[in-house]
Amino acid sequence: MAHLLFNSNSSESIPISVQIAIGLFALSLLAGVYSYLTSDRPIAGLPVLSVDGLKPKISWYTKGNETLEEGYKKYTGKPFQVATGTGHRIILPNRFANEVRNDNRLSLNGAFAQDFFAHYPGFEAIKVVFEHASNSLIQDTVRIRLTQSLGLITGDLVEEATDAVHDIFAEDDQWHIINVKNHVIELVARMSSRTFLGKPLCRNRQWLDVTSQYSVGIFLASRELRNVPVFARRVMQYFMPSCTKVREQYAIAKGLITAEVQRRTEAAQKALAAGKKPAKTADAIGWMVELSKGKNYDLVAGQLSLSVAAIQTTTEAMSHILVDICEHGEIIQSLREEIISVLREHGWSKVALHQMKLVDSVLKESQRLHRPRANLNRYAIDEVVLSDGTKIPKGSRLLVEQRMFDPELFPDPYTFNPYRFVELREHKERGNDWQFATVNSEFMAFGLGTHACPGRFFVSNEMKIALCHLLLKYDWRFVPGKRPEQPFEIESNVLFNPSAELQVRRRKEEVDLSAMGS
Ligand code: HEM
Repeated sequence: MAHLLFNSNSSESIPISVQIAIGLFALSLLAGVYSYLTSDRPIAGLPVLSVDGLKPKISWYTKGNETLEEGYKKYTGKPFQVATGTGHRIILPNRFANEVRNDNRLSLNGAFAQDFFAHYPGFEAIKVVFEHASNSLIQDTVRIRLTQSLGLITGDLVEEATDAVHDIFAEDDQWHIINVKNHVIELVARMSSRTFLGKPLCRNRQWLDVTSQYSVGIFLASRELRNVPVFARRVMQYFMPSCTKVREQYAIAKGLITAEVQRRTEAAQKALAAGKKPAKTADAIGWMVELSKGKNYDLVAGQLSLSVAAIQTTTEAMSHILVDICEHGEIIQSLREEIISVLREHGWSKVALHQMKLVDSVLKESQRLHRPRANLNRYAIDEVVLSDGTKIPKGSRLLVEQRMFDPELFPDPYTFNPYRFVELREHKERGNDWQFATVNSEFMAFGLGTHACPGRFFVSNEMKIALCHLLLKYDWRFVPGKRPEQPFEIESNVLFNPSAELQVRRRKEEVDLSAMGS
């Protein structure tokens, strides 16, 4: 064909329009062959689910949770598969959760690499997770250093919440409308950045924009890329505005963090020259340097990786909680009473945060209603054969059924019951199973096993501290006559609606939150 197309003598006799048509036909044929060779095909022996007569890929993209529910009903206790933008995925019944939780042939990183395009420029925050020798620099920074420092950083979180809430939610004592997500993401970015980067960067406008926009942007860009045909992705990413944006944000972050590291290095050198010990900073820059043990790694990507793990997830959770609380306004006074009595007795201590049982229950109940119906995103680096003989082929990916709406576990499962987990915690044998940060096969909002979210203890404290400020310092309600816009779903993710608004007004807090001691 190449000979026919490009032979100069014959091309002279073929009209240019025909030559173009032949060229286009040849190109689409090549694309089709490439697409066929690289596209993932269903896993043999498992039914592929879709709803409403939709093509399986569309069914997953537009009605992910409905597709899952349909599968759970139709194939009770049996595996099935769904067609995602990056390939087919096995959905395992919940009874396999404990069997797969610690299986090191099933990798979370591997699953993320495919969904989040770790090898594309701008996606360095994902790439850094794989590149570091042990592959667990980010996980260890959170699991070991951050979690062990929780007692030490509570004071900083309280200080940051105090200043940030004042800056973001202001002092207006008349009811006024706020956009929930915009306000919450700013608060979460401030509090998280205080922990990850310390002052002054946690208040730097450019950094706050980058940390919040990158963490949202990388999800959007990945989602858009998943919908681009495989053969075109590598080229298209250079022209897609969402991918350009993440590349630009990475460049801005690089400038800011490099300058901060330089500032710290110079300060340390100055201290050493003066015969003093360099100041030790308890934040993620220092933790990552320590844990990397002198190995070269991308510090900027490391910080952005923390942003990706922490900012969007926490913002979504906090935003849902505020709407849930307003919908059940009668709970606000009880929450305030618990917060005041606990803080008066224990100050900002570990015990205090543990004793806020109603707050904890509200966080968990809101999470129950707004998390995907399947979790434990894993990639099989080797073939795994489950106890019932089900084969998970090497190179395939899976998710495990969640039981958030199982009426046997959670009676009246579609109703928000703020006391649900307070009551479950009173259960003698299983009391500890129902705290916000606890994971088990019945509640996998933070995952399960080896890869269970290491940030869950931090985020539990962060969200409680934020809620104490927001509830004691502000009254909250729906905009009169208007229910906030409903969450929407993409794949199985339940996303808070960015247009949702609430009304707030400043009130006088009963206790001075910044003077409670820790
Ligand atoms: C409400 C907020 C959050 C939710 C709902 C959430 C949820 C999750 C989930 C579902 C996983 C996967 C677990 C699995 O598959 O077994 C995960 C992993 C992870 N999360 Fe979170 N997370 C949140 C906040 C955070 C925060 C604040 C941080 C950091 C401070 C963080 C750091 C991580 C890391 C590093 C991993 C990867 C763990 C691994 O590879 O072993 N997360 N998170």
